[in-house]
Order: sequence, then C-alpha cells, then structure tokens
Amino acid sequence: MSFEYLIDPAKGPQWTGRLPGAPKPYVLRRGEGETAMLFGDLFTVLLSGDETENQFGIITADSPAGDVIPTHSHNETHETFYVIEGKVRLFFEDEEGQKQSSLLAPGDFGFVPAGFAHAYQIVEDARMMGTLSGGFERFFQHMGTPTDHATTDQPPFIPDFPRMQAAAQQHNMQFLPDYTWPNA
Ligand SMILES: O=C(Oc1cc(O)cc(O)c1C(=O)O)c1ccc(O)c(O)c1
Repeated sequence: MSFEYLIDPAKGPQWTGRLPGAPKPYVLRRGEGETAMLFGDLFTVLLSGDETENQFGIITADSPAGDVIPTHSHNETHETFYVIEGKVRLFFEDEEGQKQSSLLAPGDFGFVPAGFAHAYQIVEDARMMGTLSGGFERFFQHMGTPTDHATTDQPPFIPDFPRMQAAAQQHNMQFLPDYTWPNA
C-alpha cells in the first residue's frame, strides 16, 4: 500500500497558522478553520489534536441533501454527531449487533464508539458538529482535499479507491462495502 497520495504527516499541519497548533486559547469566526471537501461535504476542523494533546478534535460538516456517507468502522476513534441544521439519518450497529437507524433533527445528538459500524444519509441540507478522538480530524483532508472556499458551493471531491484505502489505513479504520442497512 502506498501513501503517495497523502499529505505527509511528517511535514506537519497542512494549514499552518489556521489553528494555533498548541494548547492555547483562541476563537474562530464562522468559516474559519481548516477546510476540506470530501464527496459533496465541507469539513471544517475547528480544533485538532495539536491543541488538545491529542485528546480530541472538533469538526463541522456542511452537507447537501442526498449525500450518503459509506458504512465504516473505526478501531480506536469515538465519534459524535450533533445536528445544528437540517436532518440526518444515522445508521449504526448497537451493542447487540443489531442494525439501527435514527433520524436526527436540529438539537439531536448521536454517539458511535470505536468498533461499531455506522453510516449516515443527509435527508435535508445539514450542518453537524462532531467531537472526535484526537488526530482523526485530519482524516478529512487526507481522504478529501483541502480547500480555501468555506462553503459547499464548489465541485465535489470524489476520492478514488486507493486514496480511500490509504486514508483508512492511516487513520485505523475500515470501509465496509458489503454491509447493508434495512430501510436505507
Ligand atoms: O462520518 C463522518 O465523516 C466521514 C465522512 C466520510 O465521507 C467518510 C468517513 O469515513 C467519515 C468518517 O469516518 O468519519 C462524520 C461526520 C460528521 C461528524 O460529526 C462525525 O463525527 C463523523
């Protein structure tokens, strides 16, 4: 497996200066942060592991209706889904291995710990905020592509399969293409 596609982590953060890169107080205005396009979604990193001693990161996801995030699971990363605007159907495996889904509206919250398969579908144009285990927030620039344009009003970025696989390997997760969900 080659990582030639990926931003070299040894070269440090892609957007030096957009976030402090060290634990110190700061504020960001809407649209500021590290922005990346992945499929039709705009991911913005507001806080990274560099600022939290790798404890957690915070992202927002702006997503147009119709987008489907493929089923995947993380070996070590815990993820949260807090819907700010729009509607999102979250599909997840529960602790009994049963396949569940729930429609999340503004103010609703979901948590998917490491090890549980999940996916989601954007039912109405949505804005979500997520807190993730530290370091994973950089996945979005690795599988997607950095952008300076902080809206979804730009062409989607569709990664090819080797890029998806390389990003998944680097971030200790797997895509599960054969996994199906009832009522999806
Ligand atoms: O699942 C979230 O983001 C992802 C989007 C993709 O297109 C592929 C992926 O593998 C992921 C992922 O692994 O996380 C996501 C979105 C929003 C949010 O608040 C999260 O906590 C996770």
